[in-house]
Amino acid sequence: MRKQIAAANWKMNLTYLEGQQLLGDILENDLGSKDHHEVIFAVPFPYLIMAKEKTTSLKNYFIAAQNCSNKKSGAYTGEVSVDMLDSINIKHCIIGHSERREYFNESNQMLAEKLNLLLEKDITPIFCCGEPLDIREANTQNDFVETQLKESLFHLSADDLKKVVIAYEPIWAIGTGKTASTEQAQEMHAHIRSVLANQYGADVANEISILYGGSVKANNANEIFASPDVDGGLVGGASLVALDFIEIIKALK
Ligand SMILES: O=C(CO)COP(=O)(O)O
Repeated sequence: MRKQIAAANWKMNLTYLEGQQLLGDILENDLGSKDHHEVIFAVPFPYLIMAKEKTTSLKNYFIAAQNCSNKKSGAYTGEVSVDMLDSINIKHCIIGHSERREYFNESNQMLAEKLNLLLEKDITPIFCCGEPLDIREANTQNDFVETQLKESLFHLSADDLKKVVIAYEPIWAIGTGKTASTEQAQEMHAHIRSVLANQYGADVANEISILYGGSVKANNANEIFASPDVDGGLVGGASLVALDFIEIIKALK
């Protein structure tokens, strides 16, 4: 079975102490014990080492960065490089979140560069894609997402592509309380898989975990995750509440 993943994206929330408390409350329950399950916490940069220390002895729990630089090193004030993440043993990194694409002008090409740097260090990229509302309303979301995938991922070898986790996050569903319907999510996840299959073959495409993100909550995770091509979720708001995120972890197939 493909890896089923519950990933928390804390974004720019919580103080250090609040983050420590939240992690402690969730980890007390040690829910990620099934072999094909992974629980990932994408925490702010200053909390990475603390979070890593809290999870090192636990199976199937991982800590992710929320971003990395597309530059290797040098005079880029305020940036955090892949080599830095590697040097503190971080094994996952979100890239291409729609908030970064929108507010920090991240292009598909820039994300291709980040992917290359991450894969060189054997860090799993969690690659986000997804369409804005006007594209959904024009019913051109399939082409839009296909272009994001092609321009950022298709230079990779099949072996490298297999190391990538994809997160489909329709922008109109992020932080809005409005989720894609299970049909809309399944349809897009199947489309993403078919785009990958056309390029790399069905065997490769079938190995790739595709997460859904956008208003995943404790009370809808079961239904969303039940779809055959949905392999878990990338969760914002509900990942900041221990009991809610615990329910979301429990909803993994
Ligand atoms: O952007 C998201 C996760 O990366 C989704 O955020 P919400 O779960 O708050 O809608």
